[in-house]
Amino acid sequence: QSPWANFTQAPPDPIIGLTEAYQNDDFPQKVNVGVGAYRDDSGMPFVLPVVRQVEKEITAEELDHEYSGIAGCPSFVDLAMKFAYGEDCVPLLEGRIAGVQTLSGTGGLRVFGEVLNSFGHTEIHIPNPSWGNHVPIFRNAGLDVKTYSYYNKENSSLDFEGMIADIKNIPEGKCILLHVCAHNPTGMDPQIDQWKEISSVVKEKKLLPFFDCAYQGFASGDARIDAASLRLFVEDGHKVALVQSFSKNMGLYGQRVGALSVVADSQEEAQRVLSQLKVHIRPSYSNPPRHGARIVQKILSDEQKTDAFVEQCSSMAGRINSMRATLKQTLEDLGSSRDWSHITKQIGMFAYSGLTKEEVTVLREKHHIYCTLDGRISMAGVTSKNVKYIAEAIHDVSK
Ligand SMILES: Cc1ncc(COP(=O)(O)O)c(CN[C@@](C)(CC(=O)O)C(=O)O)c1O
Repeated sequence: QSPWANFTQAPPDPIIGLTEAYQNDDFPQKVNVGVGAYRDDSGMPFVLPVVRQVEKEITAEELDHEYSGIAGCPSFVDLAMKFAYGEDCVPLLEGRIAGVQTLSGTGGLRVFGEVLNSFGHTEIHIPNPSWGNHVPIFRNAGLDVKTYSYYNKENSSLDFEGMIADIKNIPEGKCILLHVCAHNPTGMDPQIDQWKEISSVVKEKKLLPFFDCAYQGFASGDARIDAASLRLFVEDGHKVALVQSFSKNMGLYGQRVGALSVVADSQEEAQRVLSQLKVHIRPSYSNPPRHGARIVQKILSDEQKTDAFVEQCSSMAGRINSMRATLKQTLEDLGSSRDWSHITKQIGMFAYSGLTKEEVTVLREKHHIYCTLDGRISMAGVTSKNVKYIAEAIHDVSK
C-alpha cells in the first residue's frame, strides 16, 4: 500500500483558500475581498512606479545570483530597521539591535517563534481576533498560543478595558504579540495615549513585547509615522522584538521581503542574539532571496525614491479610505438598519464588517462575493465599479 495512504485531506486555508475558490468561480460579477492584497480601481494588482524604476536599474547592473548570507542583505536590514525604529532611535545608534532579513513577515514570525521556544519562552499571547495565520505559525514553532481581549463585537470597537485587564492577567515574563498599526482583521488601533498605558502595563508585568509590522504605510497613510507604537515602546526601554513585512506597503507580496529584529542590552548581547537567529534560519531555509531585498534597499537608501515610495503607498491608503466612505454611504442610502460607522473608523487594509458566518456564506454563495468567514472585507478589493454591487449584496444579507 502507498506510503502516503494515511495523508488525510487538509481543509483549505481560510484566507488563501478563498482566492482559489474565487478563481474557480466563473460568475461575471464575482468579487474577491478576501486576501489583503492591494488592487487599483480597476481591480488589478499595483506595482509601485518606484519599484518598476529600481527594477530597471537593478537589471542594468547585471548583478550575480550568489547566495545571500544567512542574515540576508546587511544594508537592506539596516535600512529596514531605520524605517521602522526611526533614524534617531538610541538602541539603533548604539548598535544594539540584532537584525536579519527573513522570508517576509511569515518567515520572521516563525523564526522568532522557534527562537523564543528554544530559550524557554513557550507561551505567546496574541490579540483576539488576530491574523488567522498567527496561531498555526506559533503552534508549529512549538509555542502554546493564548489570547487577550481586543475587540468589542457589540459596538464594533476596540475593547481597551478588556485588553488591559487581560494583559494585567498575563503571567510575568510571557511574550505578548502586538500589531504595530492597521490591526488585522479589525482595523481598530489603540490611540497613542492607550499605547502609553499598554506600555506601562507590559513593563509592570515584565512581558516580552513582540511587534508585527505588516502595514507600515496603510494606517495613517504616511509610512514614516505609522510606527509610533513601536517607537514609544523602545523609548520606554522595552527590549522589543519586531517583524516587518514589505509585502503590502511596497507591493512585493510574492518576492517575500521581510526582516526580524531584536533590541538588546548591549552590542555584545545583540551579537549573541543575532547568532541564535542565524542558528535557526540556516537549517530552516538557509538564506533569503535577493531580488526583493535589492529593490527595498535601493528605494530606502535614496531620499527621493523613499519620498516617492511613501507618496505612492499613501495613495494606496487614500484609495482604500475613499472606498470606506463610499461603501458606508451606499449602505446608508440603501436604508440599511445597521450602524456602519465602524467601516470609516477602521484603518488599514480591512473592514471588520460584523457580518455573521451565515451572512458571509450567503454573500459568497448567492452574490459571489468572497470575504473571510469572520466577516473581514479587504477594502483593497472594493472599487468605484463594484462598490454599489457589494453594498447591495451586504444589504441583502443583513437587512
Ligand atoms: C498581521 C500580518 N502579519 C504578517 C503577515 C504576513 O505577510 P507576509 O508573509 O506576506 O509578509 C500578514 C499578511 N496577511 C495577508 C495580507 C495575507 C496572508 O494572509 O498571507 C492577509 O490577507 O491577512 C499580516 O496580515
